[in-house]
Amino acid sequence: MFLVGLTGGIATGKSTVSKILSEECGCLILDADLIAREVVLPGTKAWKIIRKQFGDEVIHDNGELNREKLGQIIFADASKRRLLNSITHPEIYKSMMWKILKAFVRGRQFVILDLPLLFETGKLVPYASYIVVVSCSEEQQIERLMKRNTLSEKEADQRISSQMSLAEKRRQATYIIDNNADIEYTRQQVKNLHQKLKESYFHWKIRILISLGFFSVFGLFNYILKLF
Ligand SMILES: CC(C)(COP(=O)(O)OP(=O)(O)OC[C@H]1O[C@@H](n2cnc3c(N)ncnc32)[C@H](O)[C@@H]1O)[C@@H](O)C(=O)NCCC(=O)NCCS
Ligand SMILES: Nc1ncnc2c1ncn2[C@@H]1O[C@H](COP(=O)(O)OP(=O)(O)OP(=O)(O)O)[C@@H](O)[C@H]1O
Repeated sequence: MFLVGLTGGIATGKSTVSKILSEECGCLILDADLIAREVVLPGTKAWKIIRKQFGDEVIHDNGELNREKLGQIIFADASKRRLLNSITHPEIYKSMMWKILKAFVRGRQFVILDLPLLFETGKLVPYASYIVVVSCSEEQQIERLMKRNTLSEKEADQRISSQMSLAEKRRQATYIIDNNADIEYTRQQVKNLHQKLKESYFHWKIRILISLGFFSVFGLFNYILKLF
């Protein structure tokens, strides 16, 4: 399958970009943040372990996870973050692999994986044919994060520092989207990206067909040799 990794830093604009790719370009997006919510629904395996390890203070009265509280805990303490990652990540990746398989069975060969921690976990990097990094300046990132999550500057800083630097992510990207300006400027870049993805997908398909052709001819040749 032609897998595209869509990543970036916290609040740099991945969801904004994936919304345009999905609604305006018709791409199939698998959103890791959404999956991360599904795997911790009340009663699930991850929910039970989180409750046991972090206590009832991270569970609301209705049984749902208190995401705000859990966020405060894990972004202030790297060992707690590793603990949460060790509980949730295997479930997230399992679910993502099933969704990729389901998309393949339904005939989709071109899927975009919206994965904030693509580089940090590293698991799917070898399978991504194309990696898109959504980027903005650190000032914009802090400002947008503080506003969206009503955080202090220190809290926003902690969350940004919990991830690989944006500069390093940009270095490993196939394509960078500059999300510093208005949404219209970002939209133009996303449309350009979509065009490039279609071209790369086409070239990828040709390479696959040539490889398949080569191995078929090679197999046939071997078979004929064995006959003599
Ligand atoms: C800590 C939680 C409860 C906070 O929930 P909240 O609704 O406030 O944030 P949300 O889930 O929408 O995440 C927002 C962003 O935070 C960043 N982020 C989330 N988890 C992590 C993490 N473990 N390490 C670094 N950054 C993270 C990502 O950039 C993500 O896009 C939640 O993020 C969580 O369960 N995280 C662990 C699972 C995970 O790693 N998710 C990221 C997708 S793989
Ligand atoms: N070009 C832009 N101009 C102004 N605001 C923007 C722009 N792009 C995104 N935002 C705003 O910045 C915030 C973060 O954007 P978004 O949610 O798309 O980022 P994200 O990378 O998906 O975040 P996270 O990884 O933390 O979930 C949102 O409130 C969004 O509305």
